[in-house]
Amino acid sequence: MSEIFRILTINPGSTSTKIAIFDNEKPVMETTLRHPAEEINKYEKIFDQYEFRKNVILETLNENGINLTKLSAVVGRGGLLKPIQGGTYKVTDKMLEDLKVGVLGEHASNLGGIIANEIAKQLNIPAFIVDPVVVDEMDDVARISGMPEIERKSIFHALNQKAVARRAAKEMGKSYQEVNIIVAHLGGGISVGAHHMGRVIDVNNALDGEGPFSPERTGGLPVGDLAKMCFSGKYTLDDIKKKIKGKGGLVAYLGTNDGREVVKMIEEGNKEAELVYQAMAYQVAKEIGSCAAVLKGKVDAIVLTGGIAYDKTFVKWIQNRVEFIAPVIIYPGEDEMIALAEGGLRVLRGEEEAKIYE
Ligand SMILES: Nc1ncnc2c1ncn2[C@@H]1O[C@H](COP(=O)(O)OP(=O)(O)OP(=O)(O)O)[C@@H](O)[C@H]1O
Ligand SMILES: CCCC(=O)O
Repeated sequence: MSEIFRILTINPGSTSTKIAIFDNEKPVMETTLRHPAEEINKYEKIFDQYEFRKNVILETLNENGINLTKLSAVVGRGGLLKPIQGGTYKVTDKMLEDLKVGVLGEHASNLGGIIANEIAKQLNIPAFIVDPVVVDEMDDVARISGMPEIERKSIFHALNQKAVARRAAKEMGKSYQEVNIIVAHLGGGISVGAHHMGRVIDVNNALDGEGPFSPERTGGLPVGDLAKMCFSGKYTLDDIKKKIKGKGGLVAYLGTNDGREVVKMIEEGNKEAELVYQAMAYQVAKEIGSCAAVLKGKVDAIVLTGGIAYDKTFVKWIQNRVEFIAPVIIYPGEDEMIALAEGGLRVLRGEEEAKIYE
């Protein structure tokens, strides 16, 4: 019988931390720990939440009768590190330093590797991160922005995008390295990636004003008007950054970041809500079209995933515009917890060597 590895996976998000225990690929426990805004807002920086989140995780594992000494590894969602190739990375001192200072910015997932390391260290077992948001496999041609001072960056839902692309390839009877797939992750942020034979060769920076607008982000904007706003004297840099990320998109137009609320508004006859929600689907479809051009029209499938993919109407609006390109596959929600476990397992089983962050 093959060896059973028990893995703890940790996925910190802006308002929650998801944790799960897997025996090989089999989930044994999975839970979402919600963090009320009053608790989270007490902390100035993401790293300041470290003790609080770690303690909640340990208490929950204890309450669920999980014996930590039986763990083989701890795998966390990795954060805003310097750009790296996709894969499983060993948590090292260099990585911890960059996660702590937020070398590329503040993101809840910066805590994934830090907490995984702390728990693993006590147990003398390895800690890993898998496909962090900074996975960068872009072709050089995609890096050119049009302004030499600004280079395009690859920041996206790499963990879920790669997991669902692998799943779609498998369902087509092929390996991820054999297919071209466009993935649109429709969450609080939206990223649309062109996956070319196992590499994401172009994708919108979902954190910083590229691509479609999303429930709480603006996506790409007309830059001339934005520049005028920045210098109007009415806003600080911080105000503008919040307008782009956090207070943009659906929040700015409709006062909510909850797709289900928007659906309710539309059902109640709110025409503005309908127009804005349709515009979000329209922009996603347009971005998918761009990715089809990146892939020279050779597209095996288009995958729609993330929380908003639960909304059949929204999905239909996109599908109507893009199904001429390739078959559309819908995987609502995300595969992040199993993707973390699988990343750890590939290394523990010796199928892949853990990469080292430089
Ligand atoms: N049935 C539904 N209909 C419409 N919207 C939905 C539905 N279910 C979830 N959503 C929306 O999906 C969004 C959240 O998606 P998801 O959980 O993938 O995002 P997240 O994890 O918070 O952020 P991100 O994916 O950017 O990391 C929210 O706007 C939520 O309201
Ligand atoms: C862009 C990566 C994940 C997020 O939406 O915060």
